[in-house]
Amino acid sequence: MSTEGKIITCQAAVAWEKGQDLSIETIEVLPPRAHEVRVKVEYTGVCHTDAYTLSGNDPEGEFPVIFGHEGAGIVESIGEGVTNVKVGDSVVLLYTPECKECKFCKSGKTNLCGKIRATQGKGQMPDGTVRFRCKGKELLHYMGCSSFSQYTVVADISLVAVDPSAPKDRTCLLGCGITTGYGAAVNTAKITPGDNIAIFGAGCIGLSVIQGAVTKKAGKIIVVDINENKKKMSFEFGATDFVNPATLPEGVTIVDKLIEMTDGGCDFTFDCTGNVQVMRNALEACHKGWGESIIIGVAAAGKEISTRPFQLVTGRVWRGCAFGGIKGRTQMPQLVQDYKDGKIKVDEFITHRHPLKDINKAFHDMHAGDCIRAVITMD
Ligand SMILES: NC(=O)C1=CN([C@@H]2O[C@H](COP(=O)(O)OP(=O)(O)OC[C@H]3O[C@@H](n4cnc5c(N)ncnc54)[C@H](OP(=O)(O)O)[C@@H]3O)[C@@H](O)[C@H]2O)C=CC1
Ligand SMILES: N[C@@H](CCC(=O)N[C@@H](CSC=O)C(=O)NCC(=O)O)C(=O)O
Ligand SMILES: [Zn+2]
Ligand SMILES: [Zn+2]
Repeated sequence: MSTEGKIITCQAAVAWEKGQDLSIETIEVLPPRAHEVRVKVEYTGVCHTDAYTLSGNDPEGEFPVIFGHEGAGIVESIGEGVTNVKVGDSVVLLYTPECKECKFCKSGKTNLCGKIRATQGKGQMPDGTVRFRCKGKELLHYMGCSSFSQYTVVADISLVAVDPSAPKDRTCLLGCGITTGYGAAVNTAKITPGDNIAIFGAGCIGLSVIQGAVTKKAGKIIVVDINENKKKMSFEFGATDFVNPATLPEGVTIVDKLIEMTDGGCDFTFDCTGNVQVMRNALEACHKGWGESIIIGVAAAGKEISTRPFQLVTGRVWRGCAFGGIKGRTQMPQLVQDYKDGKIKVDEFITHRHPLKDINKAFHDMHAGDCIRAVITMD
């Protein structure tokens, strides 16, 4: 029987309060309104940004809310005026939407789309309302996706149809982590052959930067991580060197070490930790005159970056990117094809799997130091 136009009752992981485990609840998902799409979520990844907002460190974090933004599934129904997807399409959710018509989208300078950013940041649909209800309360949306629900409603600019033959338990990870790091290397930094790079933090994001760097035939690909468990995987992804700053001789800083290893500094460095002191080191390890440091990590509310302005006067560049600078609706289908063609690794990132009822284990895995990505099966 068709569910189109009806309220769907399903299971979701609800975050009632900051710092608390998620709670598996029976929720109601309202039908999509104009320019909205209701999606049956089949798989979702769990990203560190979900944990960051759950922790209460996100200035935009509001509760109760349904987290999750690495989702893949099937279109269940569409609202009036939706033309970019149809019922039954296989889709990847996009926390960085692409309307193709706002100032940002038309600038040719950024992947950030301005069309629904204000309501997305408040956990609302573009009309300022929500589509989730539980125990008589309204639940907020998250990053325009809320993939920790078996059904979700998103704006039509917040999803993209992809090849249905691509396994959704893998394509979900292209919805954030893998695309973010890979895009930062190939799209934001635009690494060229022989460039020496350093990647701080070898989680899903850092390992994805390695992938991009290998694709672009970088020279030295140096991973800096305080977790020795990340060494083996870093080399498997193509790193040429691994440095644990905690094991450097007394008096030798990580900046000294990287400058020595690269004959004056790196062409590009990437912060994939969200730690502001690491961000400073990443900038200062760049080559004088041209080295660029890309901030990818998300820092907690109240944290600020600093360095001597002289670092920039002498030619180092500090920049950052969201979702690897990738325009989701335009570029995601090709990334899925690249995965299918074996040009982008995805399977190798999946270290843990859980059913929805055990989603809190994925958050605990994340803090145990041996998890790259946990994938949640939603049914
Ligand atoms: N800009 C964007 O679009 C996006 C940003 N992010 C952000 O990117 C960051 C990384 O995400 P993810 O890869 O999933 O995170 P992970 O926690 O999996 O990876 C971070 C890695 O950095 C290591 N690390 C922690 N502190 C240091 C340090 N001082 N020096 C060197 N290494 C360190 C961690 O070690 P250990 O295992 O011991 O903790 C871990 O191996 C997060 O802040 C996340 O919110 C994520 C997606 C998109
Ligand atoms: N809400 C936070 C900022 C969180 C943040 O920086 N999000 C990234 C994506 S992280 C994905 O896992 C992002 O896309 N930022 C761009 C944006 O427009 O949100 C805060 O207020 O600090
Ligand atoms: Zn993410
Ligand atoms: Zn736009």
